[in-house]
Amino acid sequence: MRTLEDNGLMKTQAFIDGCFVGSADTPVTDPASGAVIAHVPNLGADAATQAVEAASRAFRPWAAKTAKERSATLRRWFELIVAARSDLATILTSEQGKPFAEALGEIDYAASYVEFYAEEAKRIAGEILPSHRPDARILVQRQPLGVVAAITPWNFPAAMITRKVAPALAAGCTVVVKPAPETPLTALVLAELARRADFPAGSFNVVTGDAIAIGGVLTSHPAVRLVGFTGSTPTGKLLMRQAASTVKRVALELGGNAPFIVFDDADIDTAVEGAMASKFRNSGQTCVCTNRIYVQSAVHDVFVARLTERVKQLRVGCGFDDGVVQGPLISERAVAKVEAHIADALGKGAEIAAGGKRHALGGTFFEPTVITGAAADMLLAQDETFGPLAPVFRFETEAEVLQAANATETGLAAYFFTRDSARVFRMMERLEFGMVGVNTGLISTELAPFGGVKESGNSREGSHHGILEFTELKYACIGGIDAAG
Ligand SMILES: NC(=O)c1ccc[n+]([C@@H]2O[C@H](COP(=O)([O-])OP(=O)(O)OC[C@H]3O[C@@H](n4cnc5c(N)ncnc54)[C@H](O)[C@@H]3O)[C@@H](O)[C@H]2O)c1
Ligand SMILES: O=C[C@H](O)CS(=O)(=O)O
Repeated sequence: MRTLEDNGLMKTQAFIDGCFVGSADTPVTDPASGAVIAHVPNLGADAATQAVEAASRAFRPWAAKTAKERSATLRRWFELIVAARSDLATILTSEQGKPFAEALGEIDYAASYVEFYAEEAKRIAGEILPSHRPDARILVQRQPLGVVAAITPWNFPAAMITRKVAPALAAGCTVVVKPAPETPLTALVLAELARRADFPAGSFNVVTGDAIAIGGVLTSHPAVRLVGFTGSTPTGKLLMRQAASTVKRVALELGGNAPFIVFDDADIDTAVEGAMASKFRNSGQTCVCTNRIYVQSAVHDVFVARLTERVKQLRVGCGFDDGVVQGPLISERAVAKVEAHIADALGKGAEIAAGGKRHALGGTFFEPTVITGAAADMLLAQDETFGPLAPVFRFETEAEVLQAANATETGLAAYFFTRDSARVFRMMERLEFGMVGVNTGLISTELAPFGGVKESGNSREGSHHGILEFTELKYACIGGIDAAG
């Protein structure tokens, strides 16, 4: 790994009850080279239980602090993350593979949630409602849930943690994080920076190791009141079932299959740039990546020509190399899925316009790919590719494309490009997705409620909505008020 400015940030032990513990015995590899860059502990149920119990002990004192005290601690964490931006991005690119510039952008994005919720901590309000009796008053208070479990994916190893942990801590909850086995180092840096920010021991814990054993504890321990999960839909369904035994709240951010629709009145260059941003960010490994590109017939050929020209300019390589904008895929399994989607599409009549095969660099590098002649019966239409594959479908009418766009079990993000203001509202309201990008391919911000519908999940992260997930309403009926005075 490249040298760090602060070597103290490279942590290779789990973080439980304010201490780094465990013997580092499980390799962490650089997806660009396959080289082992570090080892972390392969912990299981016992460690997870210790972490939950530490979080449980820390909960009442942490919740008893004033909102301003919690806010100040989060603010220190934000400032420490910003100060460590370059080292955090170096570690992130080393274990996840994304281009360094994208990693810097992710650190900024991750930090923005900590900054935002440091302020939102002070804006969790209650209510006094009109009473049903003259001698009584109705008070409604928002209280923190308690211990929160967070299980997070490898594709955004910093932002997917702070997007859950920051609002949870701001609300007064304490947290146990199980990061993805592919990217534990970034999670451990965030833990070290939380320690430096003086979060109380036990308030923020990171347990690395056996996902099934750790997840089994996090979804069943009675002290855990919410399981926050970001990852694939199948895993989300499994965790939801496991959490049912103790009636835990489950906040799910799951898979996507985003349609990207270009109407014939769209600005084509804007649409092409929107497709590039939405499709190829993180080499196509984001939950809101365009998965299906629908282009209205009259502009289909000009759009395909311009998109193909831009895709062929994308430089593939190691994330630390200057000019590289496409890093490696996370694993051989990820490459195999892209290859399977391409092979299936070609077998059903699609054609390659750009790329289409593993990159000459070898390993898990893949050529950014455009295919035309895509159709609804292809795997790439029905399942999330999660790689640098841009399939183009042709369509004739608005009604036809709306039906095609909505014909999936998932409903996370959708995009469309038009300059017809009436169509903007028709499509925005009729698309069955949690988020819609209109004339833009980039929608993610801490200021907005991020999340999906249908099998893309049931929660929102970001905005004020994102902190309410970690609170519970307490209703108090205050009687005995003598109206006579
Ligand atoms: N909606 C969102 O905000 C969002 C964000 C990022 C990724 N995703 C989705 O995540 C998927 C890619 O991420 P992934 O491949 O890491 O997903 P994944 O479901 O395989 O893994 C996600 C996390 O769950 C853990 N996990 C897996 N099986 C588990 C089990 N049985 N018990 C406990 N934990 C378990 C993993 O170790 C990892 O930490 C894609 O579908 C993508 O769309 C969604
Ligand atoms: O992969 C899922 C992330 O939520 C992507 S984003 O950076 O929030 O758009």
